[in-house]
Amino acid sequence: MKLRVETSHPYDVVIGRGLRGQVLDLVGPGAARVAIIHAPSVADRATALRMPLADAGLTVRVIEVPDAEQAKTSAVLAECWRVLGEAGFTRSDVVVGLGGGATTDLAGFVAATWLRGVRFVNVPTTVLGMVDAAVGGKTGINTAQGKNLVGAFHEPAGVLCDLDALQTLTPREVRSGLAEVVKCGFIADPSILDLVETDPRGATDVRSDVLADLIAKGIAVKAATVKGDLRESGGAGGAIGREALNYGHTLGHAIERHEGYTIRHGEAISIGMVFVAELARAEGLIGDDLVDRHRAALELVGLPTAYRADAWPQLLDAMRLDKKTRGSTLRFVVLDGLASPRIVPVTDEPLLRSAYRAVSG
Ligand SMILES: NC(=O)c1ccc[n+]([C@@H]2O[C@H](COP(=O)([O-])OP(=O)(O)OC[C@H]3O[C@@H](n4cnc5c(N)ncnc54)[C@H](O)[C@@H]3O)[C@@H](O)[C@H]2O)c1
Ligand SMILES: O=C(O)C(=O)C[C@@H](O)[C@H](O)[C@H](O)COP(=O)(O)O
Ligand SMILES: [Zn+2]
Repeated sequence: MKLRVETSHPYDVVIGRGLRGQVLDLVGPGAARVAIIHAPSVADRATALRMPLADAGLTVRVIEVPDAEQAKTSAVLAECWRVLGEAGFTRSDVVVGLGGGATTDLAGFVAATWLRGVRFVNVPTTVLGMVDAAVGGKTGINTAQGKNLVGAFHEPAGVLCDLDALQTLTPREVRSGLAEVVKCGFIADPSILDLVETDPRGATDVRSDVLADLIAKGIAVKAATVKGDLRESGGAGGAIGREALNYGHTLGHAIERHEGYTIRHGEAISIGMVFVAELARAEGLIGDDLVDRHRAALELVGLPTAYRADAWPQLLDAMRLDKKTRGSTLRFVVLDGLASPRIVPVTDEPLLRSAYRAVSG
C-alpha cells in the first residue's frame, strides 16, 4: 500500500512486507552514488539493501553510526560529512537512512546540510520510525542542553516501511512506538484508540494485522497533519497545524534528557501525554473520563504513566528550551476534547506543578 504525503514536494510512504527491492524506485534516476546511514542493530539489512542498488550500477557507501541517541550528535554528523566528502558526493546523489527514528533524524540532517541539501530516502525499521520519525521532514540532532535543538525541515523523497523489519524489535521498542500511535488517536483519529483498547495483544504483536493497521492509521494522521504546515508555523486560519504532533513532548523531551536518553522516546512521551491531560483537566478543558482514558490506553500496552516527583525543578528548566516556548512563556499542546488539540500558553507555575504532582508516583 502507498500513502501520498501531499506537501509542496509530494512523496510516497510505501507500507508492506518484503519491500527491500523497491528502494531503487525511491532513490530514483540520476544518482551515481548512494550513502546508506544505518544503526548497528540493522547491519544485515544494510547489506541486503545495498544489493539492489549496487546491482543497478550505483556506488554505495555504507556508514554505520552509533546506536540510538548516540547517533544524534555533532561529532557523528561531522563524521558523515567526512565520508560524503571523501566519496565525492554531489547534489544528484542520495542519502538513505536505515534504522529507528534516531538514525533517520541524523541521516535526514546529513542530507539537509550536505551541499545545502541532497535527496534522501528513509527506510525506518522501528514502529516509531515508521509511524512518525521517517515521515514529515523534521531532521536533527541533540545538544548538551536538550533534545532536537539543532535541525532542519528537509523532506524525504520517499519512505519505505517494510513491516518484516519489525520482527527483530524488542517488545519494549514496539511499546515505545505505540505511544506515538496512541498520540495520533488522541489528537486526530479516535478509531486508533478503539483498536488498541479492543485488542492490546494484537497491537503489540509484530506479526499481527492489528499492528499493521495501526501503523497505517498513524502514518495517515502524520501525513495529513504535516501537509498544511511543514515548517510548524501554524495551520490555515489560525489552526494548530503541526504543533499538534508535539502532544506529550514538552515534558517528554525533558524526561528523556533527565534520564540521559536511557528511557525510550515513546515511554517519555507517554508520561508527557498524561501530564498534559492532567493540565487540560485543571484548565477545565476536559473531564475525568478523557484523562482516565489516557492512563488506561497507555497502560494497556505496557507504557509508563508516572515519573519521579523529585525531578520537577530540572524538568521545568529543560521545558523552557522547548521549541514551542516563546520568550519566558511555556506553551503546551492540550486537548479541549477528543481529537481536538489546541495550544495553551501557561505562565502559572503552581498550576504546572500541580499537574505534575498527578503524574509523579
Ligand atoms: N523526526 C521526527 O518527526 C520524529 C518523530 C518521532 C521521533 N523522532 C525521534 O526518533 C527517535 C526515536 O525513534 P526510535 O524509537 O525508533 O529510536 P531508535 O532509533 O533509538 O531505535 C530504537 C532501538 O531499536 C533498535 N532497532 C532499530 N531497528 C531495529 C530492528 N529492526 N530490530 C532490532 N532493533 C532495532 C535501534 O538500534 C535502537 O537501539 C528519537 O530520537 C526521537 O526524537 C523523530
Ligand atoms: O513531526 C512533528 O512535528 C512532531 O512533533 C513529531 C514528534 O513525535 C517528534 O518526536 C519530533 O521530533 C518532535 O519535534 P521537536 O521539534 O519537538 O523536537
Ligand atoms: Zn515523538
